[in-house]
Amino acid sequence: MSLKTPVVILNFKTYLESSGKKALDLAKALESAGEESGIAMVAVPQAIDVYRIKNKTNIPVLAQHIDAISAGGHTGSNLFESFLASGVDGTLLNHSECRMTLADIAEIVKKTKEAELISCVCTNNIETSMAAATLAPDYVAVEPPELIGTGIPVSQAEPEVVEGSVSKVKAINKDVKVLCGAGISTGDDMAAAIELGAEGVLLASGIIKAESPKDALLDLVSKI
Ligand SMILES: O=C(CO)COP(=O)(O)O
Repeated sequence: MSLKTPVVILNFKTYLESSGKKALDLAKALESAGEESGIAMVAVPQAIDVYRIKNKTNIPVLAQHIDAISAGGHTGSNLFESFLASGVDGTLLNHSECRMTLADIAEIVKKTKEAELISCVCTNNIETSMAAATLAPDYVAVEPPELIGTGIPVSQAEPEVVEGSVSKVKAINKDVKVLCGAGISTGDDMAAAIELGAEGVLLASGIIKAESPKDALLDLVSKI
């Protein structure tokens, strides 16, 4: 499955502002900002909120993480087949707050391809972006962990990481799209990301903590 680019992927993480009933409110803000702007907007809620959002909105929904396990005795784990049954459209993998081994990433990327779901592998630098690209996910999202949650945008603070990831990933597999994230919140941040060759952004706190997430989303895409 592929999404129109540029894409905005909002990671709900575990903020109270993006959990439970508020997760649905935020997903509706994404839906309405997406409709108004014509830009694809994707929700990445906690596992427990996936089904609720899929039922009440028309936006694509990704899981935050899926475990490389098979069905059976794995208490507390996130099973691929359960997400599939909940109507999920794909998954993030290897977020810096939930790192995975390369072998486990490969296993879930393979399962997403078989089920025609979206895969987005998060990375922390150019080298890991290259490693992720060899697995041919739909997206590689490069996010320097030290900038996450700081409000200092990767596209302005570390443009060479974005540009380098784009050129190296495309050299390995031109079909893999590169996103960037960490500290992104404004229209200028997203415009700078696109200018560097990214095909979208992965972001969280700048939108989730905004007084009006919908207005913040419209501002985010106002300069592209
Ligand atoms: O980790 C991120 C998205 O997955 C980025 O988080 P912030 O947008 O809060 O910096």
